[in-house]
Amino acid sequence: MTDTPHTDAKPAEPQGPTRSGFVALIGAPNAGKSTLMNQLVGAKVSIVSHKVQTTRAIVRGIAIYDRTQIVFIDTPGIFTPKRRLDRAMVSTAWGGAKDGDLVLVLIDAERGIKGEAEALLDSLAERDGHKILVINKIDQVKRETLLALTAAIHEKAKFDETFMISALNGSGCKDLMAYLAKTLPEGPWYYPEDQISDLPMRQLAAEITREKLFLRLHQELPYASHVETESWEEKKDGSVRIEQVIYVERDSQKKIVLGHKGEAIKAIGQASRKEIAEILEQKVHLFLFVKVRENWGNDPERYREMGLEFPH
Ligand SMILES: Nc1nc2c(ncn2[C@@H]2O[C@H](COP(=O)(O)OP(=O)(O)OP(=O)(O)O)[C@@H](O)[C@H]2O)c(=O)[nH]1
Repeated sequence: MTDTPHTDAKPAEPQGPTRSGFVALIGAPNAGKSTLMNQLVGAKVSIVSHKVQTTRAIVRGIAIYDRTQIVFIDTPGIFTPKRRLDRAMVSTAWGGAKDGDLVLVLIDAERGIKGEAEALLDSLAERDGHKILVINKIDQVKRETLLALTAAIHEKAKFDETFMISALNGSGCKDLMAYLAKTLPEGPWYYPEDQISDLPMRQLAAEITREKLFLRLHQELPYASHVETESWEEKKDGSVRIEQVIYVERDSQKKIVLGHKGEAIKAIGQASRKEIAEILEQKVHLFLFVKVRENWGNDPERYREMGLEFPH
């Protein structure tokens, strides 16, 4: 890994009992769940983008603090479901929250609690379990706004603890991490010490390419596109050869992904290759292909691949 944790998370010293458990991150789209997870885990395992609803599958990040292994479940944003895919994301998000030993509810301080965040708080009020309120993006608002917001939230739902943080600059994140570490139950660790994500590398590599695709083409490309890693070959010289397919729904979208004289796909490939190589600490040869697959949004198989339940 090239990134260093900003939270001073340290590998455990062999003393005292170990602790471990799951922490589900839930929040409205764009609340900053991916940014927080990356901040706490200290490595890029989830997609961060200014485009909403980019997190499609549950991604876990694993952090170690003192003697505790904290497994984060990064759930897709909760929002009003419109299409079949949207509905699948919502039920998967609740599923993730159910699995969590702790539920961490992230609220965007700048946006406040109108709309999705309000609906989320209402549905949370009826749910049992240990709930932690985390107000994010405090770098963007004044102290008075923050206090008023906190009071308004507590009127809607009860929380065991409240934190105010900036997932972006790390402020407040260490306190949050320390709290999670001491609150999770005693027990053996779920994963080996050096593992930061249980996402298979193939899927992680596909996520990285998908992020680059969105970053470059967010205005032009509807989010009905999907990346799959088709082959992964370790070479004798220590490099790896990866082939990925970008699936789109229409020919016109294929042209956009390719760009004029293939410029767009070339740039996407270069950016993705660089990042995958940094994570693997290995030379990477990345080959991208674009294919049209009509109506993939209604194909149950695609949902399974993304770790989602197919809604009926
Ligand atoms: N100023 C500021 N921006 C933040 C902070 N945390 C996140 N952001 C920004 O908010 C945007 C959304 O962050 P994400 O982490 O992608 O949000 P998310 O909740 O994972 O979004 P979905 O995947 O759509 O559910 C990005 O542009 C982040 O850089 C923060 O503490 N301060």
